[in-house]
Amino acid sequence: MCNTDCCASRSPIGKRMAARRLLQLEEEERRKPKLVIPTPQSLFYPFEEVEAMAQYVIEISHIRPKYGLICGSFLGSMISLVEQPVVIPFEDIPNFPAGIEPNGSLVMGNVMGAPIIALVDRFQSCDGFNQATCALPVRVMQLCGVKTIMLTSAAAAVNPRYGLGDIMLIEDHINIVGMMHQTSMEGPSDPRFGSRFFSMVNAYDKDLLALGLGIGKEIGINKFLHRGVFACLGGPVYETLAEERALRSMDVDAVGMSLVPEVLAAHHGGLKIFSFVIISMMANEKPVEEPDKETDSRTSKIEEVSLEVPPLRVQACSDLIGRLLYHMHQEH
Ligand SMILES: O=P(O)(O)O[C@@H]1C[C@H](O)[C@@H](CO)O1
Ligand SMILES: Nc1nc2[nH]cnc2c(=O)[nH]1
Repeated sequence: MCNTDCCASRSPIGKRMAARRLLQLEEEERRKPKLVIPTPQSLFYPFEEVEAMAQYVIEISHIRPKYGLICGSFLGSMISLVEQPVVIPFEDIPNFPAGIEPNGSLVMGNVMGAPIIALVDRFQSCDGFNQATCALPVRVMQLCGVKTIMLTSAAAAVNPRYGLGDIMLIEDHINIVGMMHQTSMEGPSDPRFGSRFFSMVNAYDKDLLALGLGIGKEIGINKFLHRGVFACLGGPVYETLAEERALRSMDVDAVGMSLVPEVLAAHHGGLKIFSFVIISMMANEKPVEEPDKETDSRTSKIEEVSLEVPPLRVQACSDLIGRLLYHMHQEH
């Protein structure tokens, strides 16, 4: 025995009514609240939100930056390169993560005529941020119109020929965090940011790398300026000695806990990338106190090391970035 819906659908009017009923049912289904279980991975920033952030910083500063700069630990003083800075606290930017550490600012201005947007306190996974948040400032830079980004960080040397305060221009990286599928590309793909699948070969711009090496010679820092491979770990723990040996066998020269999520977003967005790290410790430094106090001793070691990054090397980083910006801007 068939039901009324079935019989009714034999006549043309009945068929139309059945089709309408079907549409109604679909619409009701669509309107039902979906069960969403928020996880750290489900947090991402839609294009419109990032666009609103970019529009806000442009409106406030009256600057359309073409260059982006992210200053790593020990390198915050590079921000003083920015002339007539407009400082925009994170908390003023609509929907920007704020009220938590780092409670920093975006700084807009010019460096030798080059319009720039800069950041000192980056979001890092070792401070508990998800990868999309780590990459957010880069996305904002992209939508502000930035075409070239300079990313810097403190790192530990894996290459035994490196010393404290040495500077390593990054020519390639090993994204160890990414290998575990922790990626700043998480969430649905939005082609307005870039395509879903993209190559990371040649992410670090070869011409800018060559320019950086040339400037290094010019300013007399070539003895402690290297080019090498950077590996990104999730942190906040430092490497075991076995992990350090593994990194060395993978031809890693320096290791850190940041920068790569940002590089992914920058390359995804078609930005040219220049990047370097300053060596703030040796990755195979052994704990100096009793083994069960290893974490504490490593922490205090890093504080000791922070005093050992010689101010002249920090100044060299500033000179390098200043001249790089000058050359890049002259050429365009
Ligand atoms: O990106 P920065 O230089 O702030 O990163 C530093 C170095 C390590 O990645 C992390 C912990 O020391 O912060
Ligand atoms: N992974 C890692 N990152 C660092 N950043 C600064 N020092 C270190 C280190 O020893 N290990």
